[in-house]
Amino acid sequence: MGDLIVVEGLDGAGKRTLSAGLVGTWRAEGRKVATLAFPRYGRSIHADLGAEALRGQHGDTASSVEAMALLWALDRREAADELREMLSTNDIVLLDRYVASNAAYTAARRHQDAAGPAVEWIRQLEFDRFGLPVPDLQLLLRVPVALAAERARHRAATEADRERDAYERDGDLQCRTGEVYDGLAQRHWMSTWEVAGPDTDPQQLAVRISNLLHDGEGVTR
Ligand SMILES: Nc1ncnc2c1ncn2[C@@H]1O[C@H](COP(=O)(O)OP(=O)(O)O)[C@@H](O)[C@H]1O
Ligand SMILES: Cc1cn([C@H]2C[C@H](O)[C@@H](COP(=O)(O)OP(=O)(O)O)O2)c(=O)[nH]c1=O
Repeated sequence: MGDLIVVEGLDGAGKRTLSAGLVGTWRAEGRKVATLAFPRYGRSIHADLGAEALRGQHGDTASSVEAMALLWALDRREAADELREMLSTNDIVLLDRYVASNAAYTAARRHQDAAGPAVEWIRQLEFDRFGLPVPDLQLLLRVPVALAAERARHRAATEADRERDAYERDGDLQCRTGEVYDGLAQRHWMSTWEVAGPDTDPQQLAVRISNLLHDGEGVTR
C-alpha cells in the first residue's frame, strides 16, 4: 500500500511546480510514483462544470458556496476507485489538491475558520460518506498571498487557457483561504501536515517527507 501525499496551497502558490520536483526526486531514487491533480478537468463532468461556473456559465451556480463544493467533491468521489488502485500499485501517490482544498475554500467563502462547521461538513461528506482515502501526509505550500497572485497573473498571461477565474480574482478570498489553510495545518487536520515555503528545495523536501513517513529505511510508520 503506497503513501497518499497531498500538496495544498493557494492558486499560483507553485503546487504544480513543486509536485513535479518531488516526483522527479522520488523517481530518481527508484520509487514508483503516480500523480493526480484535482479538479480532473477533461475527465470529470463535475470538474468541468465547476470550472465553467467559475468563468460565469451555468447561471448562479458559482454564487452558491455549497453547490461549488459539491461539484468538486463529486469529481473526487468518481476518482475514489482509481485512487485506491493507484495506492495498491505504487509506493507514493502524489495529489495536487484534494479534500483540504474544498475545506479551505468553502470555509473561507463562508468566513469561517478551520474549526468551523464548513470544514466539518466537508470531512463528513468526502471522507465519511464518499469514503475517500485519508491522506498519510498533507503538505501546505505556504507563500505570501501577493506572490501567489502575481504568479497566477503571470501564468494567465503566458499559458493558453489559464485565464484567472472568479476565485483567483478575489484577493480577499485568497487571504481568508490562506488563513484557513494555516489553521488546518496547525490542527493537523486528517493527517500530519508539513509546511513548505516559496524557496523550499524540492529535493530536500522529498527526503524530509520520506523520513517522516518511513524513518528513512522503508519501514512503515
Ligand atoms: N519556485 C518558483 N519560483 C518561481 N516561479 C515559480 C515557482 N513555482 C512556480 N512558479 C511559477 O508560478 C506560476 C504558478 O505555478 P504553479 O506551479 O502552476 O502553481 P499552482 O499549481 O499552485 O497554481 C507558474 O507560472 C510557475 O512557473
Ligand atoms: C479541488 C478543489 C479546488 N477548489 C478551488 C481552488 C481553485 O480556486 C479552483 C479551481 O482549482 P485549480 O486547481 O486552481 O484549477 P485551475 O487549474 O483552473 O487554476 O477551485 C475548491 O474550492 N475545492 C476543491 O476541492
